[in-house]
Amino acid sequence: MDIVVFGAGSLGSLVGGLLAREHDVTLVGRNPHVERIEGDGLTIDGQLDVRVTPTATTDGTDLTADLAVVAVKAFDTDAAARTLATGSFDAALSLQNGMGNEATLASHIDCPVLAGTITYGAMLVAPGRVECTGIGHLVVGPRDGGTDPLADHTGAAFDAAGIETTVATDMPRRLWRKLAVNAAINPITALARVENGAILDSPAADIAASAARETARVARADGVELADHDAVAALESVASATADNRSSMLQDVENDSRTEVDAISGYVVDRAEEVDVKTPTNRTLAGAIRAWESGRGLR
Ligand SMILES: NC(=O)C1=CN([C@@H]2O[C@H](COP(=O)(O)OP(=O)(O)OC[C@H]3O[C@@H](n4cnc5c(N)ncnc54)[C@H](O)[C@@H]3O)[C@@H](O)[C@H]2O)C=CC1
Ligand SMILES: CC(C)(CO)C(=O)C(=O)O
Repeated sequence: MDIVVFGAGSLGSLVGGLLAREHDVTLVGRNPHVERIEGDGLTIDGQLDVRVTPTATTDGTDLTADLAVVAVKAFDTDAAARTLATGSFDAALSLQNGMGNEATLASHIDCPVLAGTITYGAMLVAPGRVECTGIGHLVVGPRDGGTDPLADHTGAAFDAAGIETTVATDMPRRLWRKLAVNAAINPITALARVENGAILDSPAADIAASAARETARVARADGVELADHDAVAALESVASATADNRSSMLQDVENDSRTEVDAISGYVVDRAEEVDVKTPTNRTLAGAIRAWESGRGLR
């Protein structure tokens, strides 16, 4: 299968590198990472040990492939979609966190857009080298739920490359449940500067549970069956399983980088307003992160 991975940063380089063991992969990223891959190939280390030589480019225009995998940060999705729209693909797949990415992609690209949630951990440690910080699982399916042969074919392609993959018919529920987890963990760990596990038995536990419950209420108003207790159970399960992880939002704050707050807490607040649900906890967390970003000139 010909695959373009658009956004060859941490996650895109890990997934693209693993896919390159089995498929013809083109990574779209930025220099010096792209230059090093073109010169010396891509190394994956940490919990995996892989060396591959995928094609890499900084120019994502006019590309043609069976599948476009999108792995840019949520705030770059619109620009990425506009670039991908100059090319031709049988399907696109978002591996991103946050909500709204698939709709943004579908508004620009005229091929089916699949949704994905992935629990691998990746960190770009040097040009040409990405560390796998955790081996996880990929779930892929039609973004509105149901079945689609494209999802089956995509899942088989990832499985063939050694990426354990489940093809699901309930992606809307999975995306909302992942959003509840991110809305609960990411902003609190970023503001408190703590690992994921620290919020379980801390004064922030109630705040995290409240953010998760608010997200579940918005999901139900959006027509997705996600009970409050399911969202809280998912939060507790992930925070426990990734207790020693520094969330992506904490890493962004520590790196003085823009966060994905608009696609996480901000999305909950904005969607809640459309369906007349109150989300004081998510509103407060979104405001605090945005205040930090503004103070750093990041928005
Ligand atoms: N890093 C991880 O372990 C995981 C990340 N995710 C999600 O995956 C997404 C990506 O996250 P990361 O890989 O950590 O971010 P990242 O910032 O390391 O990678 C994104 C890359 O896309 C590149 N990019 C953006 N626009 C581009 C363009 N127009 N042309 C070429 N390159 C472009 C950026 O330069 C950057 O290198 C986020 O939504 C994140 O929440 C999800 C699970 C795990
Ligand atoms: C699930 C969690 C919180 C794991 O760290 C994550 O997806 C992130 O850090 O963005």
